[in-house]
Amino acid sequence: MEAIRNFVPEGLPVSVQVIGATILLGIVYSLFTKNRPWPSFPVVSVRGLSPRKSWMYHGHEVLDEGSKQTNGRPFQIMTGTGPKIVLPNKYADEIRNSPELNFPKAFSSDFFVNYPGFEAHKQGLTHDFLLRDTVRLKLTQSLGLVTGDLVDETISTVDDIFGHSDAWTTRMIREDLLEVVARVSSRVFLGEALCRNRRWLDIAKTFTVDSFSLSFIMRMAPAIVRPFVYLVLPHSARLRKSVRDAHTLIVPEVKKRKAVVDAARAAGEKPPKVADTLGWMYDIAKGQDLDFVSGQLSLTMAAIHTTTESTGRTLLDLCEYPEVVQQLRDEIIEVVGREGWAKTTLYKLKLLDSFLRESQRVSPLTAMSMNRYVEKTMTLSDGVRLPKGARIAILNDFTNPEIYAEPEKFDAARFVKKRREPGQENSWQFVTTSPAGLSFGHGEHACPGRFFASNEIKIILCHLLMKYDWRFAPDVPKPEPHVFESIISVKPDTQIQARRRKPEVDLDNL
Ligand code: HEM
Repeated sequence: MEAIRNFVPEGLPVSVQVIGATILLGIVYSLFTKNRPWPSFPVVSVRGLSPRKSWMYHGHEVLDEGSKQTNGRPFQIMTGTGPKIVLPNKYADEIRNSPELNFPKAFSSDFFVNYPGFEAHKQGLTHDFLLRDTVRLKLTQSLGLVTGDLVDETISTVDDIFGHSDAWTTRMIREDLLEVVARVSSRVFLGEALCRNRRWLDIAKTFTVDSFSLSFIMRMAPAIVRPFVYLVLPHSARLRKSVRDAHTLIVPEVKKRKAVVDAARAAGEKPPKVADTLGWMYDIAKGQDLDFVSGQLSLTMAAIHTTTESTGRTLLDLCEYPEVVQQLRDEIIEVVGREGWAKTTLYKLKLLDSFLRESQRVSPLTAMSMNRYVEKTMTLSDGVRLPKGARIAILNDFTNPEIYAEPEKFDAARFVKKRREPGQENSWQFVTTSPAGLSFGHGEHACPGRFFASNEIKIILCHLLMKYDWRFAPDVPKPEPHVFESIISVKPDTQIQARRRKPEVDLDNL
């Protein structure tokens, strides 16, 4: 004790001594508890920075450097929550259905699932079947049933947000699309009343961002001071309020549905068919008393920002490659004009489908996919040993010239042409996953919501393309994406311009 006292400058107030000691303890604690890299996989860094800073600020460079240094062998990155083993794309098929690999646990250390506000993340970990099965077994099987609702909500939302002015107006496109996607998705998730409820829409838009930001800041703090950080950050209060308000809004809807189902069962009748995820979740739960509010918040996290990003990217590509716009409109005029919103209409919009896939290929949301947690040590076919407790991810292969001719070129019709090759009709659709196309992951945990997302994005884009002209705002620099780790997203302040036009097909009255 005396020895410690010798280090403390004389006259230092006790409060400063306490704060200093807490920080010091925190640093020592975090040094001892910090996840160390795994032996036998090289750790990659760039620009003389620490591996962790390299990954945070120059993620793509780290992945390029890692691939170059190891020449097709796995390597390691240091993320804010510890090491991750990066596997080259050639392993995608081999690991896609491995029982040793767990999907939700790959993210559990990124979030603080035992703190209030993170209930939806916790539920994803403990009852991941609820969301997956609701989407896979109910939503995807009912796409025909929900098309009418998607179209109806798109018509009114697009009108409300983008309006009728035939003069060029500047739009904050990310915020606008977030509102469109939140409302259109919520129509199918929660029904007509809640999808227009202002408070629900705000929760749907902010919950994901708040939980990611809060987790990120908490991760930066040494473990011992995290509870204080959690308490003082405004994000945590917002997150808890969102969960409380979501309960207030959603629980009465759940009760209404339960009452209808129970009454039908009591009368010995079949419960009426439902057409929203709240009703489907209740079916999937099969009587278990699950937290449906957390289920909806999880669904919102999985669906809204991912769909907004993809739609935003395609609008920016329409501004970047205006020659594609008329070709897409011609296809919509021909297919939707002739068939309306029939069951097969969206499938027949093949150029639009190819354009969406090309947009994802050229500007992928992330450079890696198939994040998994190794539950049990496993050895790959070439002898690479993945240790129990490791997190892994697979590199994308979007610029491989052996798969993609002139990979640096944006070719909207690339996948229309690929689908014309013998036996390839179904291999290159927007929703098809393969090692060459990992935007929706691959294998057992590939995104089950991709079929819904594809339909939703196509319907929204049909309306945006036919009813508006689009261009980059002439007086501001071309928008640059936001890059963090290996994630690329549309910046919140991205501006483009829209002008109402007269559509050749009246999409509102088909
Ligand atoms: C363009 C929009 C979307 C993109 C880019 C996307 C992407 C992804 C990716 C990359 C994964 C991980 C797959 C893997 O690691 O193998 C995933 C999983 C998931 N996605 Fe999506 N997603 C989108 C939209 C949606 C929508 C609209 C829903 C719900 C309606 C949804 C529900 C899910 C669920 C439940 C999982 C977890 C699957 C599991 O637990 O096995 N996603 N998504």
